[in-house]
This record gives sequence, C-alpha cells and structure tokens, in this order.
Amino acid sequence: MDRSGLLIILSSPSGAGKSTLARRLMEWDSSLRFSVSATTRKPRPGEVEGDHYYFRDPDTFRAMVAAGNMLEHAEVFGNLYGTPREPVEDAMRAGRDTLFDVDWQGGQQIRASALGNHVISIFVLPPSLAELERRLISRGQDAPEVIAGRMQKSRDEISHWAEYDYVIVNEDIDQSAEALKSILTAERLRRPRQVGLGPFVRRLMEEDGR
Ligand SMILES: Nc1ncnc2c1ncn2[C@@H]1O[C@H](COP(=O)(O)OP(=O)(O)OP(=O)(O)O)[C@@H](O)[C@H]1O
Ligand SMILES: Nc1nc2c(ncn2[C@@H]2O[C@H](COP(=O)(O)O)[C@@H](O)[C@H]2O)c(=O)[nH]1
Repeated sequence: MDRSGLLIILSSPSGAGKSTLARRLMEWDSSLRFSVSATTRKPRPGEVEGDHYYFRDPDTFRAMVAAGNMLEHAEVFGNLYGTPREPVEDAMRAGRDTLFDVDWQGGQQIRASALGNHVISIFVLPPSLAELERRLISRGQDAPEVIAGRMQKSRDEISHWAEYDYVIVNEDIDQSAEALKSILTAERLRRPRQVGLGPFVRRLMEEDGR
C-alpha cells in the first residue's frame, strides 16, 4: 500500500481542550477527517446528530458492539462511547488521516488493534486542576454535579499520560495548536512510505537525468 492514513488520537481529562484543539487542527488541514463517535450520552444544546456524535440508546449501542462495528468502545462518566469502525478503515484506504477524541481506554484499544502501527497519540494536560474546573464551568454545557463527577475522574485520566507519544500542556490555545500542527507535520515527514512518497521517488529515479 503506497498511501495509508494516520490515526491521530487526542486524549485528556474532560475540559482540558481536546475538542477545541481538534477544531483548530481541522481548520488548518481540511483533508483531516474527524472520527464521529457513537454515544449513549444525551445531546448538549447545539450538538448535532452525525456531526458531534451519533446519539444512540444503550440497546442500539450494544448491538453495534456485538456486530463488531466498533473499533473501540468504553464506558466514560457513566455513558457508553465508541468509534464506528468502517469510516476509519475507509479513510485509511483513501489515504486520509483521521483525528480521534477518545479517552485513555479508547486510546489503549486503538493502539492494540490491527491498525495500531498507524497511531500517533497525544495527551493534553490542563495547566492546573483549578483551571480545568474553570474551563468546565465556563463551557456552560454541563450541570454542576456532572462537572463534579468529571473533576473527580480527572486524576484517573491524567494517570495515563505516559502511554502517549506526545504531551501538550494546554495553557495558551494558540501555542498548543501550533505544537499540534508541528507534531502532525513531523510525523508525516517521518513516515514517507505511509504518506505516499513511494510513487514520487520511483518517478524521480526513472527520470532522464540530463
Ligand atoms: N488554552 C485554553 N485556555 C482557555 N480556555 C480554553 C483553552 N482550551 C480550551 N479552552 C476552553 O475550555 C473549555 C473546554 O474545552 P473543550 O470543550 O475543548 O475540552 P475537551 O477536552 O474537549 O472536553 P470533553 O472531554 O469534555 O469533550 C471550552 O470552553 C474551551 O473554549
Ligand atoms: N473511548 C472513547 N471515549 C470517547 C469517545 N468519544 C468521546 N470520548 C470521550 O468521552 C469523554 C466525554 O466526552 P463528552 O463529549 O461527553 O464531553 C471525553 O474524554 C472524550 O474524549 C469514543 O468514541 N470512545
């Protein structure tokens, strides 16, 4: 295979800024595909079916898992979340890179899958737990008890930071976005065969050198 897409995994404690960084990366490179997850969580105001998530009831979600349609799945904050497999495989075959916003369990499962050698993983840390809580509150999307539950789980998520290839402390959003772009640029250069340089090099060597 001359060109196969990379799988770029973003994980962090809830509220550290993954979705914001993912949006920045996709504005920078419109060829990137965002992996839309399925979840049993109720939609937040403004969340759109098929855009932010595929919102499914628990029975439908479990049936998708049983049919082998999920690349990974996990329970996070009392809800089920999972990555539909087929769109990821289609994107890889088409040579498109895919961006994932998944928790540490999803990160572990994708790395352990048959696609694991295509993974680049990035962990996003908040500058402090106080700032993490401030971000969750200022996002204005979750009830106080939901925020308290997410803060309680934040140390659990953070304890997996060393499983990742890269770690970004998301203090300044512009600097963090630049760091992310640099990672993707370097990783693409580091994998010349995977990003499709093979045919180019073959043509180069067949050129008449005069
Ligand atoms: N560097 C930053 N400085 C200040 N605010 C930030 C920064 N990065 C993100 N935010 C803000 O923090 C809030 C949480 O960010 P975001 O929704 O991207 O987090 P997340 O990690 O995707 O959360 P979740 O895991 O719950 O989906 C948002 O209101 C966002 O605008
Ligand atoms: N293992 C997976 N985790 C996922 C997936 N999609 C999202 N997530 C993680 O869930 C939490 C909460 O997300 P929220 O949208 O309810 O704030 C967050 O850490 C996400 O990274 C998935 O498909 N698999």
